[in-house]
Amino acid sequence: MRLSTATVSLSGDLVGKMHACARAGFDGIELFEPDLVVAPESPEEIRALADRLGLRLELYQPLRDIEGVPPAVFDDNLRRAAAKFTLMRRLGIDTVLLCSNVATAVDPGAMPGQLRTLARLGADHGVRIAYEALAWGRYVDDYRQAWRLVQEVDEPSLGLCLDSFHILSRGHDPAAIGDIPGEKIFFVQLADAPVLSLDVLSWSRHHRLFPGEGGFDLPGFLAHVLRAGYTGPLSLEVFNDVFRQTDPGRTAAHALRSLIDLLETAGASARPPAPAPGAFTFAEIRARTPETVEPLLAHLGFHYRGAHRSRPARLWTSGSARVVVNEAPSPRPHLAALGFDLTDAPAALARARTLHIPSDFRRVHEGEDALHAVTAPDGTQIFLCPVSTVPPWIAEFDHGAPRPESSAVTAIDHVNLVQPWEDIAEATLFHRSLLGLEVDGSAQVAGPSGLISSQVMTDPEHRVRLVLNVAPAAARPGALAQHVAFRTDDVVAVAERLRAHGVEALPVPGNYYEDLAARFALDPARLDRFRALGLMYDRDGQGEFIHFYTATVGSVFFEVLQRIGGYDGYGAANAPVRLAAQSREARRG
Ligand SMILES: O=C(O)c1ccc(O)c(O)c1
Ligand SMILES: [Mg+2]
Repeated sequence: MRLSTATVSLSGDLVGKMHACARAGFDGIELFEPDLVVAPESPEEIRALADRLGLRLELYQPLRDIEGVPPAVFDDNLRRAAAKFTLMRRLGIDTVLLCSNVATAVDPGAMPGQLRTLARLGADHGVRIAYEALAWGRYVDDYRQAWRLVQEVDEPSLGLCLDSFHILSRGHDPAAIGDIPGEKIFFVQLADAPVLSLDVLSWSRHHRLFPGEGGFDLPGFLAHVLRAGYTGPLSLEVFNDVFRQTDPGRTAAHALRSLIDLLETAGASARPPAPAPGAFTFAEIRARTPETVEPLLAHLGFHYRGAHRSRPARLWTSGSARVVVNEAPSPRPHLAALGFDLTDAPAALARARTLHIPSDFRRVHEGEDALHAVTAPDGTQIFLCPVSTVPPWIAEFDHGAPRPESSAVTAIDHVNLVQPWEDIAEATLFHRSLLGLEVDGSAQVAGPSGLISSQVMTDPEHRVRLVLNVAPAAARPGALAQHVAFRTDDVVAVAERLRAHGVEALPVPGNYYEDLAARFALDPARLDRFRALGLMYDRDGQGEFIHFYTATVGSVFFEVLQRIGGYDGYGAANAPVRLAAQSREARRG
């Protein structure tokens, strides 16, 4: 199918948007009228550019507030429409989108006749009219009403535009789409959106997302469209405040990836199987000064396993938790890479390829494990590792250092990545489409520099958990740190070990423990222990959670946690305490 996007989905000027769409690989675009009106290029120049870029100008949009009006108003509307039809001919566009009247309609009884007159005028100009029921239309706000009108008018030049947002935001059942003859569906627009309780107009104009990034069932919607026999373009129409101000080249690539993923999810194009992540293989920290990170790992009970034979990297392990410390010319120590154990790593690589996610270049020496990696939107490298109890690459580090018998830290429980505010939708799509991780809850956490929205992405068995935290726009770059959370069966022992090495956990204020005592009837001796070691606590119907944080080194820190019983959360209630403490520590320098 032809893949398209509305120019309103991107930032910049029209020529820049067209270049971005062509470069990303779109087949065509919907030309959003305001983009043309403000452009210095003539319609002929836009047409010539589209030709040169191999982009089809699929649709001109929108024509508004035409039907259901008093006769004198309608005469003027026809004049307006005729001017646009003439313009469309100059642009070489044969389909126009007509929004259902939201403002000037007073007489629904006049609609069929006026739509028929408009359709005939369109036919005289070689223009097809795609009638779209806006969710806030005055009389027509449901695609089924629009379809009844189109049937009643019964003109070859009048058909429907179906926009997933207007249908799904109102909770209208899309099933009846399947019964509309495909050739009467002139255009299909796709947009997802987060589930919000907001008036539908504001929701539509500011919060739309690309398919797969919100709460709507786009694959289900598309299935009905395909069942109808529609063969026209699939076009993204995403009004979103963030994408209106971010790099159009990057947004266009992100947008196309969402369409490819949607087609694959809906079964409309072939897709390699899900790679099914089962664990974090490793986390890699890059630091110019490894000596700032490594003692902390040692104090947490990690074992040094050796230096890599060809890279300036050193391996530390504890249980199944592996941390690679890479001496790289990075100004601040940071979490640079994550490995995922995948039951089908080649499938993940094939999936990356179909999603236009390039594989990173890595120099591999003779005899070394050639792992493939891709780069996530936030810059974190994601290694696609074939699952194995002892990955072959471990031997590249191991110089016979004694294998530890037991370790307090048993595994990487989760990894928390700070996302630039403009990247979260792209990151959600990336981790879902490539690794099959799904959003599993989100929360707003109050920090000193603003609210942080925090979103968990995990596999169905919750073996791999990524927490994506969106940095407030006001936060200084690097003010928020990433972290690796290690799981243990005895968090008190790990905290005591750290203390025995003269290292303090992140300080937790006394007020926190008073509040904890008020919230939970905790044994006073246990509470004292928590207070003495800087441990934080949470509990729900399933079990308990005890954890602490280390100091931040560069832009990375560690958490050590113990899950007791079936507790499956992350101690979200404690996050504001951590953020406030980290902010105090950062100020202290
Ligand atoms: O919000 C609007 O006005 C508007 C315009 C054109 C569309 O296709 C649409 O879905 C909404
Ligand atoms: Mg629309």
